Parts: sequence; C-alpha cells; structure tokens
Amino acid sequence: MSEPVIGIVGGSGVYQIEGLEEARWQAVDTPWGPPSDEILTGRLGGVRMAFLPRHGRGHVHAPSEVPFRANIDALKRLGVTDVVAVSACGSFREEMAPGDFVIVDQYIDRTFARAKSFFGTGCVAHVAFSHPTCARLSGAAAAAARATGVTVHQGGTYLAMEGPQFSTLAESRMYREVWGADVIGMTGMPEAKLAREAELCYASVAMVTDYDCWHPGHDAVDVASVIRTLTLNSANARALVTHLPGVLTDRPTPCPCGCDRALEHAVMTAPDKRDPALVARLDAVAGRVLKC
Ligand SMILES: CSC[C@H]1O[C@H](OP(=O)(O)O)[C@H](O)[C@@H]1O
Ligand SMILES: Nc1ncnc2[nH]cnc12
Repeated sequence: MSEPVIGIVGGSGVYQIEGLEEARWQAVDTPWGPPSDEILTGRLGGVRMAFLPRHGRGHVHAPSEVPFRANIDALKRLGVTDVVAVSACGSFREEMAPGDFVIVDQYIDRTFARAKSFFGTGCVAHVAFSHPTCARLSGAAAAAARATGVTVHQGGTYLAMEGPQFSTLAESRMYREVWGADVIGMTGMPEAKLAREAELCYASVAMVTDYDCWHPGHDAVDVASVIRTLTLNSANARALVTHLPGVLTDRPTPCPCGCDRALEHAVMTAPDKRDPALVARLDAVAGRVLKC
C-alpha cells in the first residue's frame, strides 16, 4: 500500500475545488508547453490533491486546443498517482438523464486534430488500452459520486468528438443506434490515452447535461441548455471531490489493473536508436522505463 496523490481534471463548469488545506495555485513547466492553467495543490482529509481546470479558469481553451500532453505531464510531475477526470457530456440513453453521473469505462475516439501520444519518431511505444480506465479508481469515483446523492451509472461508452460544434442529427443517431455509444463529449480523448502512457490510474466521471439532438422529446443541444444543467452538476462534482479522500486513503501498489506498469513492455525503439531530445522530454512520463 502507498499514499495516493489525487489529481482532479475539472471540465466545463468546474474551475475550482473547495476545502483544500495549504492550498496554492502553482505554475508547472513541462517539456510539452504550459498546462491549461496553474494547478491548485493542497491537502483534503490528509490526502494530497492537485486540481487542474481543463479549459483554464474562465474557460479559455477550446476542446481541440486543450494542451492535453502538458496537463498529464504536469500532474505526473507533481507526483499525482490517481487522476479523476470530470467532464460534461451529452447522453444517448433515456435512462442516463441530465444531472446523472456516468462512470465511463470505454471510449470511441473520433477526434482527429490533436496530438495523441507522448511517443513518436525516436522513441516509439505502444501501450495496451483495451480497458482504458482504472477499475479500482473508477469504483472509488463511483462511491464518491453516490455519496453526493446523484444517480450514478457505473460503466458507459464515451464517444469523443472533435467539436467545437455539436453533432448533426445523423451523427447523433449513428453514434447511438449503430455504434452503441452511451455519452458524448469533446475532451475524453486523448486525455485517457495520455494518462495510460504516463502510467497514471485514470477514471472518468461524465456529468450528463443534455440528450444531444437525437431525442424527439427534447430540444437539440445548445450551449445555453448545457450551462443550465452544468451549474447543478458542477456543485455535485465539487461535492464528489470532497468524498474522494475518504474512499481512497490507501493505494494498492502495484495497481491491480496494471495502470502503473503500462510502459513495462511498451517501448519498441532500441536504446541506441532513441532520440536523446525526445527521451529527455519523456523524463516525467516515462523516466521509470527509459532511466532518464
Ligand atoms: C460546454 S458544452 C461543450 C464542452 O463541454 C465539455 O467539456 P469538458 O469535457 O471539459 O467538461 C465538452 O467536452 C465540450 O468541450
Ligand atoms: N451533446 C454534447 N456533445 C458534445 N459535447 C458535449 N458536452 C456537453 N454536452 C455535449
């Protein structure tokens, strides 16, 4: 067992968390550029926490421009072990209603205009991703969500779209009826992929704000309708965060899901063929296996 350090990535509507002791906003430099904003660090119930608003305070970054690599690198650099990502989403299921929380366990990645890996020419790596979230951390996130009183759906497939426009009706119907997605958002990818490459345990809490545009009984989604539900959801998300330390006091090491060893056999490039500049950039993310 070891002590966890909990990282929270706050999505739309979640730009701060309350109740941290020794709280301070900290600038973190990364080889991938600056993260979305400074990171709020402190302790909650004795557990170290780091909070990063994904779009920056004041919602500055569009989904395609979120510096996902810098965000994950910065959290890893601060010693974070467990990342709980909070995201607003649309729902493709009648029973996943606005206000409900869905603990995501699968993704369909339809994003196409984002850097999706820390690795590349000069240091190639392939991590396993069949189970993209950490089951242990997802269970804890579900327990913390339930403690807030919201309806929690444990398990769901998140379709990550590029945005920033919402889906057409044809797309919405295809994602729901043909592809079997449960929820839709614009930021779940490549965040989950990068967390896995950085050997971080990752759980995703998707907060339903709307029924996208497929539902005959609901108006098509627009930002005004999303924001109405977001206000309630963000209060519940902040309440969820306050329950996390209580359900995550001890962290089994190694993680039973293998998240913290994802790079063990992933790097393909021969040591003498590796690009020293890329290897240096990978110090926080992959230093454990690259010995940098
Ligand atoms: C405000 S509606 C669209 C916007 O909200 C979600 O952001 P996040 O996932 O960071 O909560 C969605 O993915 C879009 O980026
Ligand atoms: N319907 C929707 N599609 C994409 N992202 C969203 N975020 C919140 N609602 C959404």
